[in-house]
Formats: sequence, C-alpha cells, structure tokens
Amino acid sequence: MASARHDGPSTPRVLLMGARRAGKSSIQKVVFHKMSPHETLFLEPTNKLVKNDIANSSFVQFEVWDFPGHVDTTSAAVKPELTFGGCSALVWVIDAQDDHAEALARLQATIGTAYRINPSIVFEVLVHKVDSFSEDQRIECQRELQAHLSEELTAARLQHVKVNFHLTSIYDHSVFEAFSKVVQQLIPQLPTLESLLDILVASCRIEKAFLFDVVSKIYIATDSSLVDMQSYELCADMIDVVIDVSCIYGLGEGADDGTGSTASNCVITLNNGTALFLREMNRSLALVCILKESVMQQQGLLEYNCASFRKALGELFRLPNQPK
Ligand SMILES: Nc1nc2c(ncn2[C@@H]2O[C@H](COP(=O)(O)OP(=O)(O)OP(=O)(O)O)[C@@H](O)[C@H]2O)c(=O)[nH]1
Repeated sequence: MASARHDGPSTPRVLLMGARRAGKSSIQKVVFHKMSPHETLFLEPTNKLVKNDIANSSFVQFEVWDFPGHVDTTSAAVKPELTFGGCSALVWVIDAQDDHAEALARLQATIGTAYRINPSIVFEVLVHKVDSFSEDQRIECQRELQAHLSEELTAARLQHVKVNFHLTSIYDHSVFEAFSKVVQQLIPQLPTLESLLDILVASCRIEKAFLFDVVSKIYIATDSSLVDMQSYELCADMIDVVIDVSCIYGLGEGADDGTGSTASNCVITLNNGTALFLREMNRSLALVCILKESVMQQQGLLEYNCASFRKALGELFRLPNQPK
C-alpha cells in the first residue's frame, strides 16, 4: 500500500461507486477527512469524478476515486480500461433504505466489466445507512442482497467472483471497520503482520490486538481471533483519548521526557477487570491491546514483547520516524 513498499510504481487505487445519494462522498469524508457525520447532510452531489489522495502517513497511502452516482460505470465515459485496469479494490455502496433492484443490476454489470479487464480487483459491497435498522433487519437485508447478487452473477456466468459484504453506517464505527478490511487487502505483507500479532498475543496473554493507523482509526491488521465490534470501538475510542490528552499535556514534536523514549503510551483500566494498553509504533501507527488487568502485573514482559514487535514492524516496512 505505501508507495515505498509497493511493488508497482503507482499508488494503489480504491474506487467508490454506487447510486446517487447512496453515501459515497459521506463515507470518504467521515473516514478520511474527519468530517462529523451530521455535516454530511450538507454535502453537494458529486458531479464529476473526484480523485483523492489518502496519504495519512508514509504507511497509509492510496487513492480513492469517488464516482458521481449518475454515471454509468460500465460506459466508455469512465474509461474502463484505465479505471479498472489499475484498480486494487472496488467499493460499491448500496443505500439499504432505498430500492435495491437497480443498484444490484448496475453492480452486477460493473463487476462484469471490471472483472473482465482486471480479475485481481477485490469487490466490496457496503450495505450502507443501516443505522435505522434493527439487528434482525440488518441481517435480513444483507442476506437478501447477497442472494440476489449471487443469482445475477450466476446468470452472467460470474459465480466464481468473490464479493465481500459489510453492513455500514457513518453514525457508528462500522464504516471504519469495513474500510479497515478494504485497506488491509492492499497490504501485501498482511499475513506476516497477522502472524507477528498472533505471536505477540500468545506470548503476553493478550485477548485482542489491533495495529491502528492513528489518523484515520482504521486498523491495518489484527490477530487471527474474531473481531467483535465492541472491542474495535473500545480501542478506536482509546486512540481519541490518547490524542486529546497528548495534545494538552504532551511533550511536543521530538521532545524527550528524560526516559529516552518519545513514544506515546497509555494504559486504561476498566471497571470489569479488563485493561486497554496502547503503544505508539511510529508517528502514524499504534498498537492497541485488550487484556486482563491481572496480565498488567507482568508489564515488563509486555513492554519487551511490544518493543520486539515494533522492531519487526520496522524491518517489515522500513518505517521512518521510529520512536527511540
Ligand atoms: N442515515 C444515514 N444517512 C447517511 C449515511 N451516509 C450518508 N448519509 C446521507 O446520505 C446523503 C447522501 O450522501 P452523499 O455522500 O452525498 O451521497 P453520494 O453517494 O456521494 O451521492 P452523489 O454525489 O449524488 O453520487 C447525505 O444526506 C448523507 O448525510 C448513513 O450512514 N446513514
């Protein structure tokens, strides 16, 4: 994903497509530009293709192309060879509160065109605006969409194409979680990263570990145990707390607190015997772990293993700005 690490010469590209008013621009603004969800009510419709460089850090670097909803994404107007040829992931946004038939037909046609040009594209569908749905309605809506798309793809002899579905809303963490999974697919070193996190988790009795991009709060990798939304939300919220406290009481850029370390770190103990543990890995990445409070008695072991993890990360990506 980062240009320094990527084999190809260009930055990976993510396409955002879907019907008018589906929520494409809102998703991009909320996830990557820190727009508050309510402000998206005032977003103007997108009338032409908007190319956005997401360069939060030396690590998270890719382009998002936001297509206007009214454009036919299979027509010559979108220059399919160019658009799909150099694309890594296609994110299709469906408004769950709207009629799905047309969106699904367009999605199937777009998958057909894109897959023919570039079979390595990763297809992701965001079943979006599910904030007003109950849990049962969400599951039912996704099931229905998946079944219809699968029928359409089979009819078009594209049943082998893998399409991932995510239930999302800009009003909670779900859209960040979904984008985390999209971004992870752009990282060639992901399996190594996950193995490193698995080793860390096993050696320190950590319950869950996330490696976060601090600016966007999407997670670059996690260990192989299942992700539950609540754990992700807790860890993402911890980043906000640490940033807020650092802004007020932090030492500032490049300052040394006398301990020889410039890395931010924080432990928060919750009232249910669980602790949250954060260690800055470099200027843009932070490791956030959930563990039993009792494990914190072995903090020395934890610190040692985190330092080893940071070192391995540095070797894997040759990260600049490594904290001392
Ligand atoms: N309830 C709800 N509304 C949302 C959500 N995401 C976006 N919206 C609203 O949907 C409307 C359309 O959002 P846009 O981001 O402009 O949609 P778009 O897909 O970029 O639309 P075009 O520019 O016409 O292609 C706005 O009023 C947003 O506030 C969501 O998760 N939940």
